[in-house]
Amino acid sequence: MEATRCRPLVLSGPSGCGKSTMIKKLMAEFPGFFGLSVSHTTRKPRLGEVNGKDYHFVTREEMHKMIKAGEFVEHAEYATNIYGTSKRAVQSVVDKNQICLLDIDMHGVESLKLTDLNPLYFSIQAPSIKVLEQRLRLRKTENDSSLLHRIESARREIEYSKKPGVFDAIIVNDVLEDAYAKLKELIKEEIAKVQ
Ligand SMILES: Nc1ncnc2c1ncn2[C@@H]1O[C@H](COP(=O)(O)OP(=O)(O)OP(=O)(O)O)[C@@H](O)[C@H]1O
Repeated sequence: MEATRCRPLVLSGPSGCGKSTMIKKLMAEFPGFFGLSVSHTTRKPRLGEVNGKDYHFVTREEMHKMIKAGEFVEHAEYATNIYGTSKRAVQSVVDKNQICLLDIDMHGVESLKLTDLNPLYFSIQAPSIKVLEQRLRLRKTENDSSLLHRIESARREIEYSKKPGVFDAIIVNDVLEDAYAKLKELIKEEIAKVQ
């Protein structure tokens, strides 16, 4: 009999709440258990990048066609290039019997809910907007305008997370080790499926 497939794992929440930090911790503690979907992009490959491994490199025409056909969970344009996470790319991680990790915003969550990928949805949150802002400042990746933009969308993400039934759990990332322990507890059934 075929083993039960692992449900993908969505970590959503404002920029700076700690999604990437949690993802890195999971991948380091459980090598091979988790997988990231390979994104599509219209950007040209950099030296050493492999098509289908680093990205699915496609033309703008192909990308637009896929967007129109509703093939993406989310897509966005950065610096003249379009990037997208396709439903098929998520499914192919599931098919390898890995837990597919998805770091997506509220629009991505809404569109995933229309698929049959059946993920677990967790909202990661900082203890307060003030703390979130401090963390983003300390990370030194933002200028004043991008910081403001992130804080504004953080407020929208926090409001969204209060909508009943959207998330399976809300994890407040105050002390990192505690938040990480809570996350592991919540996904232990999925981890057991890989083992
Ligand atoms: N519990 C914590 N306590 C203190 N600092 C933290 C904690 N969790 C994460 N950080 C730090 O906060 C910053 C933001 O975390 P991270 O980059 O993981 O956020 P993110 O949600 O992935 O953001 P983005 O959506 O912008 O990529 C990082 O510098 C990280 O090291």
